[in-house]
Amino acid sequence: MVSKGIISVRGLHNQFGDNLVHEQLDLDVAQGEILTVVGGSGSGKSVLMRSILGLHRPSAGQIEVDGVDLLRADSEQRVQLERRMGVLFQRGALYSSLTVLENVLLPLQEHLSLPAEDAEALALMKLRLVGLSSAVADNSVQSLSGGMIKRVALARALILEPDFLFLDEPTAGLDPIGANDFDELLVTVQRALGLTVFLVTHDVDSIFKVSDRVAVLAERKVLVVDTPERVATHPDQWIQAYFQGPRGRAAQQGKRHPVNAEEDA
Ligand SMILES: Nc1ncnc2c1ncn2[C@@H]1O[C@H](COP(=O)(O)OP(=O)(O)OP(=O)(O)O)[C@@H](O)[C@H]1O
Repeated sequence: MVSKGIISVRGLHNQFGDNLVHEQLDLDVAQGEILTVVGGSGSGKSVLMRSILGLHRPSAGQIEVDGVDLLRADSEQRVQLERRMGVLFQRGALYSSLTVLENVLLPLQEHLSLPAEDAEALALMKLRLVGLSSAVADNSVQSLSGGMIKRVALARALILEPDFLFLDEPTAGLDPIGANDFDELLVTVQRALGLTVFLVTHDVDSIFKVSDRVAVLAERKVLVVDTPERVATHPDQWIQAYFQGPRGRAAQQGKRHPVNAEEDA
């Protein structure tokens, strides 16, 4: 049971016209955990992530990130926080006109004024961290496979050495092997860097492979948040269809939650 997390959301309210997306939503993300967020299409996963990132201003509520009240922070505090948050948007969101290296360098150029040589060395280091050789640095993004694009996007999200990593459906569009490789990479990187990870996904395999806890969004709030194994037994109809359907059952058989796997060994 998590008390107040390093990310703490209280009474979040998000409404677009008549569309009430979040109502009195509470959520805590513990330092150093991988929290996955699931829910039906339109349940508000992306809006929640964008609210925490400060990209969407909620209608009401309170969001604290490492003690900073996001909705009342001044611009300097926001910039400081922004630098501590790496983001991997859906489909990687890389610039196709730029090379791999130029894409990874972008946040550095935006936030720091490092000498070009140091910046490049740092970017190459991040590419190696995500399993890409420096040989791809000058390649155009268009020449990359889907899996490589996700890795480049991850390297870019890590370039400012963030404490928090936010990912929106990172395995969407990957084949099962590519998705599995990405999940393994995510866990390795998260452990190596001690990141706090907020991951939005539809991928039930990913949930069992990477999550410390899963939050299910339904009825405009967090219906349940717990380990994947416990959430899978929740009686809610959507949860049962999702976790106990054929894909959910297969994922549970194929799983071994990485942390538990070590502890159980
Ligand atoms: N900028 C916006 N203006 C108006 N409505 C919006 C806006 N952003 C999101 N919404 C609405 O908010 C609801 C939640 O959207 P959101 O993208 O968070 O859902 P989601 O759970 O991420 O869905 P999916 O799984 O399909 O990606 C949807 O009904 C969407 O149409």
